[in-house]
Amino acid sequence: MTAPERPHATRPELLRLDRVGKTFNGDVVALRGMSLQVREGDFISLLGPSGCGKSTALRLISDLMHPSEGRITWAGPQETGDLGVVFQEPTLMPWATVAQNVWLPFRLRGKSYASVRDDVLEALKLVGLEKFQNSYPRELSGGMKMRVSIARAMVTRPRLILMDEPFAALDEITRFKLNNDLLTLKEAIGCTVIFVTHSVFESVFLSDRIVVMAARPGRVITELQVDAAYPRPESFRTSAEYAAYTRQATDALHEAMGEVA
Ligand SMILES: Nc1ncnc2c1ncn2[C@@H]1O[C@H](COP(=O)(O)OP(=O)(O)OP(=O)(O)O)[C@@H](O)[C@H]1O
Repeated sequence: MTAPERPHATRPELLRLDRVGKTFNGDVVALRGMSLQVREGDFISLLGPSGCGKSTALRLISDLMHPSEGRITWAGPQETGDLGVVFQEPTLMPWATVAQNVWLPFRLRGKSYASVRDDVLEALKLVGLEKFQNSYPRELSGGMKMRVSIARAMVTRPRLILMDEPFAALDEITRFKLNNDLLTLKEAIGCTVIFVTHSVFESVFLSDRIVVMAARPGRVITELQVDAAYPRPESFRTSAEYAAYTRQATDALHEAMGEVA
């Protein structure tokens, strides 16, 4: 029997954004005044139209760039390997095998393949690709390449995984399958996820919190809570509960875009 889920408001804080903003070239306000408390185990989607600062927020959280204003604070000390990142493109090394690609985060930290082989194979098993460890990226489908990218992001068992529209380029059936598998994976490694998407449907299926954002300037409009219990079966997609949440998120998105639904 699985332990009952802790309501998210009672989970310990992982990190927080306090009035974070980013301005480019002196006048492009990519993000303004974003505050967000991220708690351990959250699955948060950043949902919004193009240009609302979703990717900027992820880049700031991953420390790839620094905020122009405000602060991002981790609740405890951060260790190497605490953060995994998945981009829209799988960005695999074409000359390296699947296993060598997944080994990369360890390799960058000076760890030999032999010393982390079990971790690499375990990560590949979790994404269903253990039989493809010796294949090359060119031999894989788009969905399989994305699975390798996810395995690489989670091989160090990070506390936080940032995902920037990872499934946007995939066909719908593959996307549904990867949505299901991502939730299983998240449970298996017990991490926190911040996931950027344009898709209301994807955000409702995956998240327990949806942060709705608007553009010009990029900012948070509202936050919705999706209280449906995990694990979420495929049947959740066709339930009345799912329809009600997607309606709520669609309305919030229209509001964010200054439109009437
Ligand atoms: N390096 C940069 N230099 C200048 N402007 C930038 C830079 N990065 C982002 N911007 C601008 O900041 C705004 C927010 O961009 P961002 O990529 O964060 O939006 P987004 O919500 O992720 O969009 P999309 O969904 O299209 O990826 C946009 O107007 C963008 O043109």
